[in-house]
Amino acid sequence: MLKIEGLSKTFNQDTPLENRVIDALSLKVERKDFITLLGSNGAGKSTLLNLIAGTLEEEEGQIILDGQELTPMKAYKRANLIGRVHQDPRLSVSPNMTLLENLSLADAKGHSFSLKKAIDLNRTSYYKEQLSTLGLGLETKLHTKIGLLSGGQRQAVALFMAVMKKPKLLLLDEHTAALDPRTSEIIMGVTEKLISQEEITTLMVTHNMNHALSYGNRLIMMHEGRIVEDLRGKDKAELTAQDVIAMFKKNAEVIEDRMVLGL
Ligand SMILES: Nc1ncnc2c1ncn2[C@@H]1O[C@H](COP(=O)(O)OP(=O)(O)OP(=O)(O)O)[C@@H](O)[C@H]1O
Repeated sequence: MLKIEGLSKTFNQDTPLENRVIDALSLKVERKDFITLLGSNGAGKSTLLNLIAGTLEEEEGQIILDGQELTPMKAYKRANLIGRVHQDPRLSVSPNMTLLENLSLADAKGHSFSLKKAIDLNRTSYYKEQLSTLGLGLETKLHTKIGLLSGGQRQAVALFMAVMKKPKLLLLDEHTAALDPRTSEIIMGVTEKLISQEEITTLMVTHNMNHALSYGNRLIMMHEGRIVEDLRGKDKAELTAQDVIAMFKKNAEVIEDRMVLGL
């Protein structure tokens, strides 16, 4: 469903700061996969998501979504196929607009519109009904500016907006990292509910070991721009925190060995 082949990205090419962040990476994602993506700081996780979303341009490789080559497609066009939620809610929602205005804009995505025209009163009762299923009281906040909602409510709105148009692919980039532990759990519950309800193929970057282990059907670990572990099904279900720590250690040791050997 998503096929990535030989994807590479180097920042600051041909300068002393040259950094090959994605290194000939290949990945095949199956329909309805819910992949948790782990990796140490700087492993290239966000860069991979940026390349898929088209906010960064690859230097080599192909990204094919449902048979469609994404690489020549601009980010705003890919946004019709790909939903995205960031750690910072300001990147996913407009804080100075009301919840209803934000939802109407997300609903009108891909069409030319005026905001006034986009607010469809018939949709308002649908939004209320859908929002009430999230259990965060958002159905009573339709006329509240998003900036006045709690961090958890904002992320729930961002998620709701990201899946509203049933994207082929959902990219979650540490979307619970800025939330307190309790709210983070609530948002993960909402995430799972929306993903399974809409059957959306998902790639979720996280530093939260529990989330990486308990959610999804597949766990991928990235290191230095490559995929170094890819576990699914039973292998993923049986994975423990100790196993994941051992994977991190193994990769760190490879770097240490290389440094010692000057490779
Ligand atoms: N626009 C950019 N220009 C130059 N370097 C960049 C840019 N974006 C990212 N990098 C560098 O690329 C490397 C990988 O960054 P990336 O954000 O993809 O890592 P990550 O795995 O998401 O890390 P983290 O877990 O810390 O968020 C880092 O060394 C980062 O400094």
